Amino acid sequence: MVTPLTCVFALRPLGQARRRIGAGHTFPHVRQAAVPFFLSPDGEVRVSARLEADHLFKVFGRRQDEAVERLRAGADREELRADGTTAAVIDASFTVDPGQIFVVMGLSGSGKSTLLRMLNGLLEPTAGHVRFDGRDLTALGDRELREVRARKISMVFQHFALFPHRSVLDNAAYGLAVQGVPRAEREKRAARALELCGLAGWETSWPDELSGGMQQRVGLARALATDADLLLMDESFSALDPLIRRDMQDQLLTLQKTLKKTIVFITHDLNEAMRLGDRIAVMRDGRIVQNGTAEDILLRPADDYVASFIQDVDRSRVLTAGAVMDTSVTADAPLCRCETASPTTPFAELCAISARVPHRVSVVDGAGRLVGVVPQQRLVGFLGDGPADPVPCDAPDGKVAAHA
Ligand SMILES: Nc1ncnc2c1ncn2[C@@H]1O[C@H](COP(=O)(O)OP(=O)(O)OP(=O)(O)O)[C@@H](O)[C@H]1O
Repeated sequence: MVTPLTCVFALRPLGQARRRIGAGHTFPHVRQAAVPFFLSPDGEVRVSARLEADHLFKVFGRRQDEAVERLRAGADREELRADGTTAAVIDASFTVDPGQIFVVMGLSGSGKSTLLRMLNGLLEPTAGHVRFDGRDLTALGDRELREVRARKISMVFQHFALFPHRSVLDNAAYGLAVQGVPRAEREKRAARALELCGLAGWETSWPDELSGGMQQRVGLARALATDADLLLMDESFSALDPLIRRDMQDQLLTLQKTLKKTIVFITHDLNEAMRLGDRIAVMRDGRIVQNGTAEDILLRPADDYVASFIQDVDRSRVLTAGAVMDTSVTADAPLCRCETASPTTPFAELCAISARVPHRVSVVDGAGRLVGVVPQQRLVGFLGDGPADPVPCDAPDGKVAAHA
């Protein structure tokens, strides 16, 4: 259980703050910090996650509290369905750090949209809590919740949701109009957001004059114009053609480098999840069955269900040197003066380096220390489905015995 603290700690070294307070102590009289801190159960002061889902359940139908108890005791969706109750989301917990893209991935009906609607308060959880910057959204009244939604949270939908009789500029400025921002300022901010999304010059056009990809850019610009910290994106690129979809993914990643929003992105496409997600939660039948990085999911799938998803993923697009390196070899400096890789070097570039150096590739961190090595055979191994380590051979020098 985490306890939100306040900005007072931001002014002190963390060690000092830790000595001055006990676990569970709060300071209700001090203004809430933009990035709150909390005391972990082991007494450490840590920066809080921007968004936290804490054991969320959403049940539709009859006797919902009883259904939650049964789900907590291990019942699954099918057992409840027999009683006319739908368990849309079951015991979902995760945190999203400031500036992270958190992807929720799952097949149709797995509970993604219901989860997203609980995150912005459109649906009340049957049990559990949603915290945003340490504030419990589930405890807010309607007015406060509307205020948080208008100022702090933006949604980007799959079907653009543009107003056909408003100009592109007015559409992009819509969220600001809801906030009551004066016309001149909202038009300035909307124009800037359109420019960020590559739509400068289209301000006076109508939505139906734009292609699908461009309409989705207007949706994105509308979300960015409000300056909301949290962006919730529900299958935002799913209606686009594959090439345009990829283009939008690139654009989002480029924008994110400078804007550093906190993003929850819903998709049923694992390749999209792997491209965008700093972390990915895989949902099945209402439950999160794995929450990890793209590399975790690819290299260490939690179960056969997740493993079946990753069969068609192009590993070379996801893996980095950090994921494939052998960490049993480390040192204060690279092993020689040959070209090196960093832990974030993409797999394809690592292969190119490996082709250029006459031995295994040294992987070096930002401080110039050797953090691992990648032998060539390991690279080849990671492209397949099985483990990448060599197995013993009864002819270790590799000679082929001639048969008479
Ligand atoms: N208002 C509702 N009343 C009853 N059942 C609902 C309601 N909303 C969703 N459900 C059910 O909850 C489950 C999860 O639905 P949800 O829409 O969250 O899944 P999803 O993963 O977003 O699916 P999709 O990708 O098709 O949108 C489904 O079985 C759905 O039928």
